[in-house]
Amino acid sequence: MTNFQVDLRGVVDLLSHHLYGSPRVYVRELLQNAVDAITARRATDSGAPALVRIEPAELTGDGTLRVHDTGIGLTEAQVHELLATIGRSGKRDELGFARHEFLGQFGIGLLSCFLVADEIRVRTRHGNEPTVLWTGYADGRYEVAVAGPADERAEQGTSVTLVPRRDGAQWLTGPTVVELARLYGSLLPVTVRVGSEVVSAGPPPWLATAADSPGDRRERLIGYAQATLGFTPFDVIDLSVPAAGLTGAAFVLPMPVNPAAKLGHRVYLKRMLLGEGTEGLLPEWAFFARCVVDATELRPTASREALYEDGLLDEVREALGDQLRGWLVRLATNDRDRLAAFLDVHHLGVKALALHDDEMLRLVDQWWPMETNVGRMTLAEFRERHGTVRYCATIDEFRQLAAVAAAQDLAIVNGGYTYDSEIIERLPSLDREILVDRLDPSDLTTRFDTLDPDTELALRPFLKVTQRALDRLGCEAVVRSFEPAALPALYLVDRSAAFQQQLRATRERVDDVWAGVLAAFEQAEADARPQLVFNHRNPLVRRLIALTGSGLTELAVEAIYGQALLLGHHPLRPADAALLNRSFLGLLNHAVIGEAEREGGSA
Ligand SMILES: Nc1ncnc2c1ncn2[C@@H]1O[C@H](COP(=O)(O)OP(=O)(O)OP(=O)(O)O)[C@@H](O)[C@H]1O
Repeated sequence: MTNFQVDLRGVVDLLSHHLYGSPRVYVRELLQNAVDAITARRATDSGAPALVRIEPAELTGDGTLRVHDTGIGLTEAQVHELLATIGRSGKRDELGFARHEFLGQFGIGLLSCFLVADEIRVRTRHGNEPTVLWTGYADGRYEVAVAGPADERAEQGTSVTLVPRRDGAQWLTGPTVVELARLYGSLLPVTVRVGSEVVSAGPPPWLATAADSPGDRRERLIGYAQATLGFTPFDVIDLSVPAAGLTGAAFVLPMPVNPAAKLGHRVYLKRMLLGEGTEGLLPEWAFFARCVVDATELRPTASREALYEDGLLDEVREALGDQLRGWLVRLATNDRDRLAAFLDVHHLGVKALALHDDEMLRLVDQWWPMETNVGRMTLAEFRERHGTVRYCATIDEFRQLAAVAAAQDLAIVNGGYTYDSEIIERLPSLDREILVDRLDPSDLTTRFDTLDPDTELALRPFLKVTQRALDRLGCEAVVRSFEPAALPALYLVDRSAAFQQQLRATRERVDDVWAGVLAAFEQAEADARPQLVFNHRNPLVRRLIALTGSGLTELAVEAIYGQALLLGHHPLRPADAALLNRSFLGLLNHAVIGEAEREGGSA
């Protein structure tokens, strides 16, 4: 039996193009190996130094990069076993499981150096064993030698030298290396230096220190968010999930975000940066926070660029969701003003999620003040005062009906803003007792008083003239008695009439085939005509009814019709605009003639 042959060029290509997002990960992999080696040494020698020293190309002077660590080093046998076999790692237990204390586990990290180098040299010494030299080439060859006296290491540990590829030199230069070492390694529990610059910054800023007051800590975290995330958070929330060895902080965004845009979080695993935009840490509804966390128990994918989806990650997501929910509840109970400020910023996102998420729906129901015709209030408050949540589905409809409905003691919510109608419609899914009802404008007339039979009879001549004038406009004349008395008439289109009207308008604009299709939807004209409801309580309307000259009645009816359209924010068709114009000029003419006659009479 023979082993598979591995074409290392192919493997390097696979890693560079399909596993790792960018060559910059080579710095992470080198840091990780150095830290693991230091961890291994300190397990038996707790006083051993913990220093990683990187010399970028400017310092080595020959274009190479060198990384020196004070770690456990390797014996000659280990070099043969571990460095010469892809997929072999010294960080697994006897059963082959990744050992908990180490960052690495797969045995492929060193290969990432071939993204920037075509030769890797390792000079390593374990305890008092001789120093061993290993050189690996991108084409898959390697050689091992025991160092001569000139190459002997003075101290235990390992130095890795990268000889750059033709297109890799810029990755090994000082500024790039400082930036990458700081990015990945700033929270590592060892000292990391690039040249003389220390890039490790000690313990994570969210961990409290003995000298810290809560105020200091908060200031420090706000400063941290400004420096690393680029915003001043609305609030900072402590995070902790002991089962995952997770600690950290969530920063509430001070500006609105699209909940569908995945922002991602800054995640460290065992103090090494996993990613600045890691997804899947929070439940979807928690779009308003960005987190920075460190976890010892969560696992990375092999590329170390994402969290591995497993049961523990599910648990973490749920626990972090609970912690953010707790923050919202605390805000709602202790600090209404802050909650209002939060909703001011994030209401669109909260509402978008309320369409699917009951938690967010409750939040909107309890805390978001909506526009109603009896003042701004939350939906919960509205229900308490008025029972059924009666609403208009468009802003126009609300404007049209708000005042008149209020005069009939009918409270309505403006459901015309983004998501509001859908949110109201979803309320019964929270609690089946909740009643919601979309107001149909024509329902309003059922609240108006009808007239006694005698008055009805006396109205006949007026209605006849009026209906003739309104027939031309496809509208029906009705007389009722309602508040406010100052309103002469109300133009009401019920929903099916509105639909029919739109249909007709479209049909006039489109070609024959399409018009034919639309015609099939059109109902008989009569079922769904808009109504012009005259108000019998209005003095002008009463005077009009008493008027005998039908010419003036017609003009006045047209003017009232036009005004009702304008008041209700209804669209004006060209015919309506022409009619408004004509009735205005006609009435003016009447007024002028009347005045002239009066003057003539008095002269
Ligand atoms: N600086 C070092 N000091 C001591 N041993 C090292 C060093 N660098 C690498 N090694 C040894 O070489 C082995 C292979 O390293 P490599 O980076 O390829 O994989 P790994 O760190 O085990 O896993 P991962 O692929 O997850 O990084 C390691 O398991 C370790 O035993």
